[in-house]
Amino acid sequence: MSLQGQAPARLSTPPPLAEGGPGTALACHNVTVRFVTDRRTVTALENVSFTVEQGGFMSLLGPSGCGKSTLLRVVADLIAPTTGSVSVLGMTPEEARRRRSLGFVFQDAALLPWRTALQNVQLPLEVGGARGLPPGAPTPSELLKLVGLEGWENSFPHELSGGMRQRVSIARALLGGPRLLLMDEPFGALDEITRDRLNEELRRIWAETGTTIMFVTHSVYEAMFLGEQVLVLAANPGRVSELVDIDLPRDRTLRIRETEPFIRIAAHLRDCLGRGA
Ligand SMILES: Nc1ncnc2c1ncn2[C@@H]1O[C@H](COP(=O)(O)OP(=O)(O)OP(=O)(O)O)[C@@H](O)[C@H]1O
Repeated sequence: MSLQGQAPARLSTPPPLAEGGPGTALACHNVTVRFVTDRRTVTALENVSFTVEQGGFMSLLGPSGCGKSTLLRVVADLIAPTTGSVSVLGMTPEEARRRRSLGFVFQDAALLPWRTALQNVQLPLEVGGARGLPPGAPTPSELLKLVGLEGWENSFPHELSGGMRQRVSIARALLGGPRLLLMDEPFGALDEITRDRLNEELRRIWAETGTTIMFVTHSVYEAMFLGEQVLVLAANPGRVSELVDIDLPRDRTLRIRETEPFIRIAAHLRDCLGRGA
């Protein structure tokens, strides 16, 4: 993904909010994003529509360049759609961001090296005219405990492994109790064993917090193990190829990957990916 480049062409008046019922965490309606540069115009997304229910877990799967990161950035209010509309918990993405209803985890943990794990988690409380924590929200120490880092509060990023640093960034994204957590390939740079362990822990954190999660990945297995649904995108232009319900038990361990239903759904997702590449 690239954070460089010009802002996409934008409508002068914001489009109306996407439809979404009371139990809807996220609704995208006909979202199109065009990037206009000196050299070319790229249609990163074309007429993308879907909804995610509150408390849901949607994985976003697709070939490189199909617009996965762009879609997450639209939802996070980092870029505006060229046309179409997005509703986050009944709000515009901008309002949802201002109310701290959104958390974002990037591929790189992006921690400040001179701050301890605890101080990194506390950071959002100190920047951007931040208000204090809402009543009842978990404290930074409680969040570090939730991600399995009790006892590491005073360690600096260079003293932590890549997986531990990514746990700190998840704890930081959960500060303030966001209702929608956006994760852009957060485990892509980790070794397989660490990634597996964090996959299991993320399912546990999701179940314990009730946070709605949208998770970008290139991996069919990761998408399926984590998600209750997998939205498969096709490339050129980025568009919805298929929405697949992952009909697997809610309580999952990695052993589920060896079962017949898992293998069958994985084959189907690989077919979808192949068609959309
Ligand atoms: N800021 C930008 N300016 C111009 N073009 C952009 C910009 N950001 C993304 N694009 C283009 O939009 C398309 C989708 O990019 P995006 O990063 O969303 O894809 P992706 O599916 O996340 O890719 P990957 O899996 O490789 O990270 C690509 O063709 C990319 O070149």
